[in-house]
Formats: sequence, structure tokens, C-alpha cells
Amino acid sequence: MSILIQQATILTMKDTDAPFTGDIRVEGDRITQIAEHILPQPQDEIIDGRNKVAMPGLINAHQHTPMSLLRGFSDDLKLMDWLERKMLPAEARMNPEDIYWGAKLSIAEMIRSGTTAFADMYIHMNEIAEAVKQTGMRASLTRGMVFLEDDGGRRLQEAIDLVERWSGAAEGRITTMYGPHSPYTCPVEPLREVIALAVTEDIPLHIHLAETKEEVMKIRERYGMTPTEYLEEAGMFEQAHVLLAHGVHLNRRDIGRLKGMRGGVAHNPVSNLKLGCGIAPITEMLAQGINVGIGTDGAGSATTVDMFEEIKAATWLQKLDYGDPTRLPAKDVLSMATRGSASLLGLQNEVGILEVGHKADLILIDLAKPHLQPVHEVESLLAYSVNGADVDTTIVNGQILMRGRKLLTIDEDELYREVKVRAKRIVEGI
Ligand SMILES: N[C@@H](CCSC[C@H]1O[C@@H](n2cnc3c(=O)[nH]cnc32)[C@H](O)[C@@H]1O)C(=O)O
Ligand SMILES: [Zn+2]
Repeated sequence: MSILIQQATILTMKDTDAPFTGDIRVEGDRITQIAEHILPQPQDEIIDGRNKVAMPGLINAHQHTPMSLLRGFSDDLKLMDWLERKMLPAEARMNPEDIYWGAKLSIAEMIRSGTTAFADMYIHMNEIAEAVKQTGMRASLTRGMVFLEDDGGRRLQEAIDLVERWSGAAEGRITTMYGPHSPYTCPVEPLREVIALAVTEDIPLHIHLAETKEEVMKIRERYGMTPTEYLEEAGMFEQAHVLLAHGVHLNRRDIGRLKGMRGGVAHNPVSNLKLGCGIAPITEMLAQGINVGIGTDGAGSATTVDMFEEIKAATWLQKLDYGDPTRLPAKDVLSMATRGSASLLGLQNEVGILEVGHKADLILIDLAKPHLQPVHEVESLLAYSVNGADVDTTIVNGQILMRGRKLLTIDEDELYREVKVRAKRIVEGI
């Protein structure tokens, strides 16, 4: 199958390219041509790109997709109360089918708001993988592991099974990571064991880090160090590629410890704002050459997984924090949500920019709207004015998943029916 997008405003996100008007051809799962004019072929599915921006799909670098079922059910609580009193009891009631439908709900929201890949950390990962496979999305999947009780190695075994069964599956759309949940839920012995496994198999790691002040205090009491030092002492940054979620409470020395690491930090500004966690020092990390991407965290905390909301929040917070509107300009924050996140998922040679030979993961944004006119600077509109509902078309791996705002791989009526019944049962009485 081939697709020809004609006369779109193309934003490749490569440093050297300014936005220009042109055509894009997709053949199979890859971009095969980008030029001012491309001759149509009889087999081409033609997409009119006029009044639309074509850009790389956004990449959500930190998600717990099935938490969409818990959206809006326990807002306005402190993180530890929210997690321990609400989320964990609700999660204990989720069966594998619930996880499948919750993941699908998040995926539908992501496709509708221009996300083409995500990194997920959760439980019952086979069901999430099935949802990814069926919907055509791209994902890096992680079985999150809390090591607070002896489970006879069950969690670790599930993580190993996920990596064995799903790495490279669904035409290569699925990759995997190992996921020790956080410094405060992972004692040093199992942590070292998981790191060793990740290094031996060359599988990345995905972990929460320094999300709250309470976490920093807890780790200082337990081990006499910062959460970042704790991970460094365990050997996490020596060889493994690591996706660190949050990194809100990092001091200057912590940031120094991350310099030169493989992987980087997923910034989740809306979740951090809503849980009152603080503002991650991401412009300092960027200045130190640390790679930073953007994620949403689960919809249980952020309540939305629209990456355009995160883009706005990320840049506003840096400007506010430093009292300096020149911080994190439009181009840089868009780069974080595309190229930065792609690197966190280890996919920087495949996605994150529009480039011939790369996988065809791209979105079209409709500019024929009052809030998106006139067009002075495309990047400014994308960072400050666009929202997820302005995305017209979403393409992943050369397959059109949404066209003219209609989802092509998900039956939405069925989805909402399933979600309604399941969500009610899960939260009853909690
Ligand atoms: N409970 C599992 C681990 C699940 S991994 C994903 C976990 O991360 C939790 N989670 C979601 N958002 C956050 C956050 O912001 N900080 C810390 N944990 C979170 C989520 O509720 C879920 O339990 C076990 O027994 O091993
Ligand atoms: Zn999280």
C-alpha cells in the first residue's frame, strides 16, 4: 500500500529544515519520498494536505495506559494517598480483560490527539500488547515491578516472559523494557538483579525517579542518599539504557550524575502539576546534554493523555519557574515531544523526524480553525495553540489509524460500552 500526502506544510523536525510546502510518499511501513512535488502513482491513496501541517507523530514517553479506567475517580489527593488508598486497591480488582479495554481507551485517546508511540509500564502486559497489536500503535512495553514482598519471583518472571514473547512483535511495532517501579518500591538486591538482566540482554530499563519530596526524604532515611545516588550506587547508569520518569527533585549533583547516561528523562508536567509534585529542572538537564522527552503519566493522575497539553505545560512551567519567557522555546519543546521521546524509547533511528527511510509515523493537523489562523510561525502554533482535537490524520508504520477524525482500527461504540461497565465495577466502594 502507498500513500501520497499532497501540498502539506511539512515540519520534519530536523535541525536543518524550516517548514516548507510539499508532498510525502509512504510505501509499506516507511517514508520513501519527501519533495516539493511527487508524481502520483495509480496505487497511491491520496491525502489532501492543503491547510494542514504534516509532522512526526508525538511520542508519549511515560504511560500507564489502563489507568484511563480510573480517570477522574480520585482527584485532588497527595501522591502517596492517591496511590496507596485509591490506585492500588482499584488495580488489584482489574482483571486481564479490564486491562485490555483500559489500554484500548488510552490508545484511542492517543491516536485522536496525535500520538503515534508510547512507553507503558503496567501489569497484565500480554493484554496491553494485544491492544497495541490490534490497533496498529507503536509501543515500548514494561511490566512494572514493585518488590515490597516475596512473590516467589512471579513479577520478574512475568517481566522476562513479556520481553521474550513480545520484543519485535506486531511487525516490529512492539519493543520492551524492564521496569523496576521506583527507588522506594525496589530494595537494592532485586534492583541489581534487574539491572544485570537488562545489561546482559541489552534491554532498556524504565523506572520512576524523584517524583516527590516525600520520596527524597524516604530514600534519605533508608539509605542516606538521594534517589538518583541510590540508582547510581546500584549500577543503573553504567551500561544500561534507562528511561527515568519524572526527575522532579534532582539537585545539581544529581543532574551531574545523569550526564553521559544512555537514555534520559521523561518529563510529565501535567501529572506533576496536578499532584503538586514540583517543577522538574529540565532546561538544566538539557543544558548538561541529558536527553529529555515528554510523557503524560497515566490518565489516573494527569486525567488526559493529550500530548499537546503536556507541550504547553512543559514550556509554561520553565518560563514561570525562571521568570524568563525565553526558556524552552516552541521548537525545543516540540523536539522534546518527538525526537527526545524517540531517543528515550531507543527508536531515534526509526521515528521522531520525517526522513526518507524512517518509519512512517506521522500526523496531519488541520489549520483551518479560528484558533490556528493566521499562520506566522508554524512551530509557535503547534506549541501554544494546537490541541489534540485539531489532529486530522494519524499514521503509524504506514497504516492510517485515523482519517478525517474517524478511527479506523477501533470500534468506539463497543469501546465505550465495555469501559463504562468495567470502570464502575472496579471503583465500587473504594
Ligand atoms: N502494582 C504492581 C506494579 C505496577 S507498575 C505501574 C504502577 O505505577 C503506578 N503509578 C502510576 N502513576 C504513578 C506515579 O505518578 N508515581 C508512582 N507510581 C505511579 C500505578 O498505579 C501502577 O501500580 C506490582 O505489584 O508490582
Ligand atoms: Zn508513572
